[in-house]
Amino acid sequence: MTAAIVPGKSPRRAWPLIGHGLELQRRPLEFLAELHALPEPIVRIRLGRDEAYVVTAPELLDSLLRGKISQCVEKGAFFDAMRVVLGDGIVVSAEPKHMRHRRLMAPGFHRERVAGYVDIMADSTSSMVDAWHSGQRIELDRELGGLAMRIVARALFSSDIAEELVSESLRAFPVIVAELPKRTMMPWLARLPLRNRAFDAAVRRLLTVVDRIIAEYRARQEDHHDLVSMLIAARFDDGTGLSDQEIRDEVMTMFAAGYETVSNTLAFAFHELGRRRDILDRLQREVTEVLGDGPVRADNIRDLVFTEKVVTETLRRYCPPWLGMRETTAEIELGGVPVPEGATIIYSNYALHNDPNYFADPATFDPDRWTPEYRKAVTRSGAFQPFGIGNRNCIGEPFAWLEATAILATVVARVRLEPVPGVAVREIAAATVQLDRLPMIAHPHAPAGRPRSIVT
Ligand code: HEM
Repeated sequence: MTAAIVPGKSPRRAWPLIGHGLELQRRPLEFLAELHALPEPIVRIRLGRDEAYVVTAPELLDSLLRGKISQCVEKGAFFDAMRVVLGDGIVVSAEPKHMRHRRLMAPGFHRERVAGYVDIMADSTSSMVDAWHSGQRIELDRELGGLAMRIVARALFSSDIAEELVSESLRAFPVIVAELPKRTMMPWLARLPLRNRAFDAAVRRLLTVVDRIIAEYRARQEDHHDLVSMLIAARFDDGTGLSDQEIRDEVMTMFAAGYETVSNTLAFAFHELGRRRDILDRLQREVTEVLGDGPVRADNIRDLVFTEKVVTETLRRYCPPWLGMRETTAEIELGGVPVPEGATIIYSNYALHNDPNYFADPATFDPDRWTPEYRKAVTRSGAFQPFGIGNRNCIGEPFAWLEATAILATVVARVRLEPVPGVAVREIAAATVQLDRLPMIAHPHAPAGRPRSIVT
C-alpha cells in the first residue's frame, strides 16, 4: 500500500484500491503542492488500480506539451466524461480532427477580430453595474458568471436569439459544471439513473436550444459577424464545411471553456481588490485617467498597463485550470523515466504558479512583480502558462485577456466593491479553481454634478 514515486520516495501512503484518488478529490490543491515540493520532477501516484505520472517541472511540461513527445500524447479517457456535453469539440477531439477544426476556427480568435467584441464586453458589464444601487449586497461570483456567459453567448450568436441561450445556460451550466468533474474522477457515476436525472435534463435542454439556433442561422443565411456565422461559412481545403453536429460541438466547447475560466479569474481579482485598498486605488486612478467618462474601447486597452498586471497576477495566483491531463499513445521517456503506452500524465498550472521554486513569495498577491522583463523570463522558462502551451493551448486567449481587462476596468470605473464584514470566502477546486461565494457591497461612484438614479 505504498505510493510509488519516481525516482524518490512516497509523499504520502496510498489507500488500497483508491490509491491517491481520494487525496486528489478531497484536498487537491494541497496534495499537488506537496508533490511540487518533492525534489523529483516527475512523480508516480496511484489513481484507483491505475498509475498516473505527475509532472512538476516546467522543462518536462514543455517536452510533454510542445516537444516531440507531444505527438505521443492525446487528451485521453479523462476527458471522456465531458463528451456528453462537448461531443467531439476541440477540447476533447483527437488528432488529426482536432487540428483540422482548430485551423478552421482560428481566424475567429485572431486579436484584431476579437477586438470587435469589446463593445459587447463593455455594454454587458455596464448593464450589470447599472442594476446595482448604493449599499446593495451583490453575490458577485454569480453576477460575474452570468456576465461571462452573456458575453460568450453574444460573441457566438450576436443576434437577439442569444438571450434565450443565456437564460437556458444560466439554468443548465451550474448543474453541468457541478457534475462533470465528479464523473471525470468516477466515470461509473454516469450509470446511476436516479442521480443523473437533473444533469441529463439540463444537458438535453441546452443542446435543444443550441440546435434550434444553429438551424435558424442556417435557414436565414445571413452573416451576423459572429463566431457561429463564421463556423457556418468556413470551408476546409476540400471545399466541405462543418456539419450541424460539429458546429454544435464547437459551440458547446466555446461555452464550457470560455465562461467559468474568465468569471472565476475576475472573482479572485475583486476578492483581492476588496482587501488590498492600495492596489484598488492605483487601479482606479489608472482607469479614470485612461477611460475618462467613456467606455473601454479596443484602442485604449493597451494603456491599461496596471489593470493588465492585476489580471496577470490573478492568473498566476489563482490559475483557474488546476488540473491538466494527457494520455500516452505510445511508450515515451520523460525526464529519464519510462512511461508506458496508455498511461495517464497529470500536471497542474495552479500548483506550478504557486511553487516557490519559480515564484518568490507565491502566496502574496503582487501585481508589481510583472515587469516586462520578468514576464518574458517566466513565460520563456515555462513557469507561467495560464493558457497552456503547445498545439492544445487556449484558442480563446486573446478573447480572455480582452474580456478580463475590459470587465475589470469597467467595473472599477463605475463602482467600488467592498467585502461583506464577517463573511469568510473559501478557495475550492471544482471544474476550475473558484471561490465558494463572493458577497460584496456595491458603492457606485456618482458622476460629478449628476445624482445617480437608484435602481432597485
Ligand atoms: C481566463 C480565462 C481562460 C483560461 C485561464 C484558459 C485556459 C486554458 C488552458 C490552460 C487550455 C489548455 C488545456 C489543455 O492543454 O488541456 C485551454 C484550452 C482551450 N480554451 Fe481556454 N482559457 C480561458 C478562456 C477561454 C475562452 C474565453 C475561450 C473561448 C471563448 C476558451 C476556449 C478554449 C478552447 C476551445 C480550448 C481548447 C483548445 C484546443 O484543445 O485546441 N478559453 N484554455
